[in-house]
Amino acid sequence: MNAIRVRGLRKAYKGHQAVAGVDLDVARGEVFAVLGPNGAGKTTSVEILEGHRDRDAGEVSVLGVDPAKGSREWRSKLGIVLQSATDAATLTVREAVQHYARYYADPRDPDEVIELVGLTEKAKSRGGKLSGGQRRRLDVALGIIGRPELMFLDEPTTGFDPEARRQFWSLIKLLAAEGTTILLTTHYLDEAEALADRVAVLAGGRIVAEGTPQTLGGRAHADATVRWMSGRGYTEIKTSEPTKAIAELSRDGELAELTVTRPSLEDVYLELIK
Ligand SMILES: Nc1ncnc2c1ncn2[C@@H]1O[C@H](COP(=O)(O)OP(=O)(O)OP(=O)(O)O)[C@@H](O)[C@H]1O
Repeated sequence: MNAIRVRGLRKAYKGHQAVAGVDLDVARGEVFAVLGPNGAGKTTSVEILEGHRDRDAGEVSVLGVDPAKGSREWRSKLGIVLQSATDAATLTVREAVQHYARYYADPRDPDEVIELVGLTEKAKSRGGKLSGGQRRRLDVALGIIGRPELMFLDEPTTGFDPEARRQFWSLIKLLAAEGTTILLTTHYLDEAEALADRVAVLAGGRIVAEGTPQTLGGRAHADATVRWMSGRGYTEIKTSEPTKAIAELSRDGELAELTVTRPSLEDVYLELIK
């Protein structure tokens, strides 16, 4: 059974069709990233899967349960990191994590979780005194404390500095290696590329492309660009057979500053949402 199965999901707000017929399958243990421009319908879709928002139409199954009818036991199997930061201003980091741990039957060790998200030095600070990125880390800590089977991460690294993002990626890889299914929305294509087994691009409430980060939008088969320095400047050719091209070009000797590139995930993404 898939962790998530969605068919024909629709949701409108006062006549505006925010989600316009989405089908989605996420296997157990998979890391799945949903990409898409602002207003594409990502948060709306994820909130429906979390049971936080009702839907107009469609079939939805999350860990075998319709989220609209999710029990407390079902909810305890989910780890949720919402887009808006936690409002735990008066509790210290440790108090907040300990407090959330009590909701679960088999929580992780609070201090271990604080360490995992890199907040050990701030464990005694109150939520209200944390920086934006630190508060986000606290959100992540609260999302993983209950040892979830399935995690929803809505733009989890917004506001993180580059080092914190890399630390967060390591944490997600660790959770994935433990078998946690992860559904993540992100605007960072490098994040999707680093973490996701598969990605879907949502635009105007519809999935316009789906695949692995390596193959999305025909990326793996796109022409390669071969570039090298020749005399006065760079020469560039586009070819479907870069190996052959380089073999021919290099007959007369070394090609200076040679590179072979294919479209980046960002190139493909920007083309898909046009
Ligand atoms: N509570 C609401 N009431 C009315 N319209 C809403 C509501 N929430 C979202 N919308 C609209 O639905 C559409 C989809 O919004 P949604 O938040 O799902 O997009 P998103 O892909 O998550 O965007 P972002 O990348 O900016 O977070 C947008 O046009 C938005 O204005």
